[in-house]
Amino acid sequence: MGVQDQAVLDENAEALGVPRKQLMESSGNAVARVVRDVAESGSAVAIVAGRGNNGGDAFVTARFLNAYDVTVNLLGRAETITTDIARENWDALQRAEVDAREVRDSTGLDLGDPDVVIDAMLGTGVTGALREPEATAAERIAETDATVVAVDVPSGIDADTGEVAGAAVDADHVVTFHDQKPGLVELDADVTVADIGIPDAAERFVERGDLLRLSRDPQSHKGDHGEVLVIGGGPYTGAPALTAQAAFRAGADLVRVACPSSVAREVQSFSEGIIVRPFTGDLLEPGHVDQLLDRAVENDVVVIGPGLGNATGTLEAVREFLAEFDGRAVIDADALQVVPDADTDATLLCTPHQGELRTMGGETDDDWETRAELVADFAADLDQTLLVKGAYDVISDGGRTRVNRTGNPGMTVGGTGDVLAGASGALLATQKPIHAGAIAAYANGRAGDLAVEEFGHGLVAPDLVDALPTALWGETDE
Ligand SMILES: NC(=O)C1=CN([C@@H]2O[C@H](COP(=O)(O)OP(=O)(O)OC[C@H]3O[C@@H](n4cnc5c(N)ncnc54)[C@H](O)[C@@H]3O)[C@@H](O)[C@H]2O)[C@H](O)CC1
Ligand SMILES: [K+]
Repeated sequence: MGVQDQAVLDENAEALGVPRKQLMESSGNAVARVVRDVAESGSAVAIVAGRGNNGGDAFVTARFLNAYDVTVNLLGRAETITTDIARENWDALQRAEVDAREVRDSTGLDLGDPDVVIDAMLGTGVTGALREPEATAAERIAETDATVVAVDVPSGIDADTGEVAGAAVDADHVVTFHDQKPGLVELDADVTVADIGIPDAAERFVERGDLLRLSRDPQSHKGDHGEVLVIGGGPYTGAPALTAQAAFRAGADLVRVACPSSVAREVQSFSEGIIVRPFTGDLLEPGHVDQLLDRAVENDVVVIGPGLGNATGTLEAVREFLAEFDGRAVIDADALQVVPDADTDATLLCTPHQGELRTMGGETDDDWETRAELVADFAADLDQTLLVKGAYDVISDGGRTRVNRTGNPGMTVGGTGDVLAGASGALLATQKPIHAGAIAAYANGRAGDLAVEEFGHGLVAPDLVDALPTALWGETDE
């Protein structure tokens, strides 16, 4: 599990009532257990702690090692500890009069001749080569004959890649938390994966921690939040307009709608920001496919289906489009029935409700856990990602399966599915399909929950569109 996945999980655990400080307590305890395995009681243990939560874990460890001769070396001043929970654990050591000192500069670090060194300088928060005083402290650790136990990851190693930008601590044992980290796999050390009490539900349910993915990797996206092409409309005009507006509100930079010319004016009138690209006639037909493929490559994501209807020619056009398209697409509404026999290289996020799922040949069940298994199997068969809407939405790519619990019965009003398709389209521009589906379902449901507070069961789909930005980026309840 990567660092970003772990951060999502921690925040989800917090949302489920298991605060990080409790996880830190388990982490510190797990490190102490390994120390007891490698050194008998009475041994000298030197803790070298940084100012982040990696250090905080080791402050906890010190409390679990009453039977040992423990000294704690904090690299830096206590006022500069970066998190409240690490500081609270430092303060607890002070009040307990544990031998815990601040090391103002690296020349002042004297580890003596310990039996065990606990490396708690840096964990998943490391960026680049070790700076001072950590770099010198790593050398001091290497000079001892001690058994080195690293907290979470040996300081200086990138937990995601295993890369070492400068020097790193050479650990004998690593105690990492919850799950193995990719950067530890090749390591020549004994790695213990400790269960720190993160509930399975933090992985299963979509919670506010999932929103952390939206701020991921500022460099890699360079503020590019995607261009979305909605292919929809004909028998219906409101649907593609809602989808397009939702894509905007969910962060897309540009939204274009390709629709029959008969409805272009109406679709345009819903929102000035939408760029309408009409094609001739009043329905999507196979003759339009080449033109749509040309348009599609100008965009990061295509959303196909809202308001298209199910005329034979329209479905044939969708089939022909998918046969040639190899980008990313959200498939909704009538277009969904084409997916099971589609011969396509495209990456699809399909957003059926349970009736549409059955039309696709999928099975469903009243019990959400059974439904989650059925959806996972069907996603694996299709080799695509499914977001199956319901009171509990199920999102699966066949490998990972998530369940979303936001939303309320007021959302049975028409158009909320179109909003979800638009949000999914915007998110698919920057996220893997499984994350795009999970976050879209969560945000759409939360937008519905915000709208119901204001309008009760008089809420309408445009209220969800307006609430989407708050649902995605607003303050969440603590
Ligand atoms: N679920 C879990 O796995 C839990 C893990 N926990 C532990 O928390 C750390 C991560 O804590 P964090 O505060 O985010 O980061 P670090 O302690 O690793 O470091 C942050 C600190 O370090 C500075 N810094 C960054 N790069 C360098 C560098 N190259 N040289 C010097 N200093 C650097 C940065 O400025 C920050 O001040 C995780 O590893 C676990 O040990 C928690 O206990 C909760 C559950
Ligand atoms: K460490």
